[in-house]
Amino acid sequence: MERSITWDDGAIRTLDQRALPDEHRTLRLTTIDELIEAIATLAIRGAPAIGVAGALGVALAARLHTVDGRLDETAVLADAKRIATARPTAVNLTWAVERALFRLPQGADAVLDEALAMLDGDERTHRAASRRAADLLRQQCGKGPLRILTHCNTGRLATTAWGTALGTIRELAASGEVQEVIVGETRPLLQGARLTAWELVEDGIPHRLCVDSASAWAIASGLVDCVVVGADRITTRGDVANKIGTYALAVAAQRAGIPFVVVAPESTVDERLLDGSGIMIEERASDEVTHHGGRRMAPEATPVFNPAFDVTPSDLVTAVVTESRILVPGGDLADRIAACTRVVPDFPTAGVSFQDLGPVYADATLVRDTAAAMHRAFQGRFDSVLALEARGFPLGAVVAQRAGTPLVLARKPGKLPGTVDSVQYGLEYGSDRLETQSGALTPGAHVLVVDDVLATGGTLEAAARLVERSGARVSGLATVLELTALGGREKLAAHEVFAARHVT
Ligand SMILES: CSC[C@@H](O)[C@@H](O)C(=O)COP(=O)(O)O
Repeated sequence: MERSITWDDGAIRTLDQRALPDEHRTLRLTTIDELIEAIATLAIRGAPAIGVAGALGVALAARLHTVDGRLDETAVLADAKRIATARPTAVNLTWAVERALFRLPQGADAVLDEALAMLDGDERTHRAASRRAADLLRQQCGKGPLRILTHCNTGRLATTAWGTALGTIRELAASGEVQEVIVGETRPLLQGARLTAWELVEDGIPHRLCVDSASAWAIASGLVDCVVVGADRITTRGDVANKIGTYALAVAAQRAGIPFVVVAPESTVDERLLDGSGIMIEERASDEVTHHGGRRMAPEATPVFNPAFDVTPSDLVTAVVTESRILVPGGDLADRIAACTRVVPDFPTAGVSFQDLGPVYADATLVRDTAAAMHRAFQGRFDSVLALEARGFPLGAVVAQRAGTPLVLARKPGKLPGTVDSVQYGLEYGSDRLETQSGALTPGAHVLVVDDVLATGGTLEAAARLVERSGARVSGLATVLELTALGGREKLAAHEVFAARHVT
């Protein structure tokens, strides 16, 4: 598919989205100021597209600031900061700029390679998300052809190629499963009317355009089977920032009992935010509202409220679909862990059913979500993480990274150099020890202990003693799995215990 953004021998070449549908104007951006102007005025727009453009912008800056083979990193960083803040709401822009900057120490060519890799991967990413979303819609809405309502522009213009919500519509249309697309015009800049309608015409997909205020009525009147939109930023619990008007569509969809599905790349998920209250909503100039076709429509003295985006809370979102997962807000983490746990009979000894968490650790998203749940359960109440050997290590590291706290490793005997603090604990046959390096746990610290499984509670109880022996306090004990029949929780009654899944 033809790309809306390319790298053209030292310049960023892009379709000027401000001129469509009347005029196919191409811009060749050769300076950072030109790029920032293009992003700020929506010549380049749509979260994934501004991300790719931002990365190419860092490559351009690196090139411009390389003289006689010497790269001026400070100047590139200053340009990168300006690019990243050209629009505040879509997290893809900062994500892409940071990803490109990561290669800066290797020189301008390395930064360009990274940006081009993002550009190359863009279509593949959106096609993968679209396939998943199309399957989900078939499952949710029954056999098509479907009547789909969408908002703003989420197509090849907004993503460099293919699209997210519009990519999903393309995917369904390719197999004759779209009866009609209803497109909200998307005031004030008319991305729906000018851009989505243009892409739908280009692809020959049946559609009708309506004013934004007719969308909810179309849903209420039974003209719509599902609402599918893109996103500019998605929080870890599934709150969704998208073009202003999206929230109202979600309310209408819930009232009508139809699915409200968000399609976006993983780069739109902001790992740092749990809920949408922390998302900065861009407010745009008042003349976008007061003027129409260059003519003033409102009195001079009338002030304006012109947010470019809104936030739809996760409880109105049926699913967020990315290239690698379907996030069902409020969906049960325990069920996902259960689906990834292999039960191995008679291991390690006859009569024991071993809960093998290997596939849980193999699923990066599940590790992240489990760590997030552990973090949430004790948020603001710990300042250190103690991870227990061996399967507590990877999870503890993710929890510590999320919370921004130090990580201390509790090891089996004989692994740590220097003096150690050590506790002994009983096993079914014999005993074992847990050790930390002396001083690794600071007296007075509030420690969250992380391990994989709570069975009899012996290991966690020992870990808690290790914490207390070093003068620190136990904030809580967190595990992936709790085998409730083994009564470990009773042994740990003095502590708060969190387990992401319980097995009886
Ligand atoms: C795949 S594009 C997703 C979003 O960026 C899109 O829905 C949107 O809200 C774009 O807003 P815009 O102001 O046109 O950049």
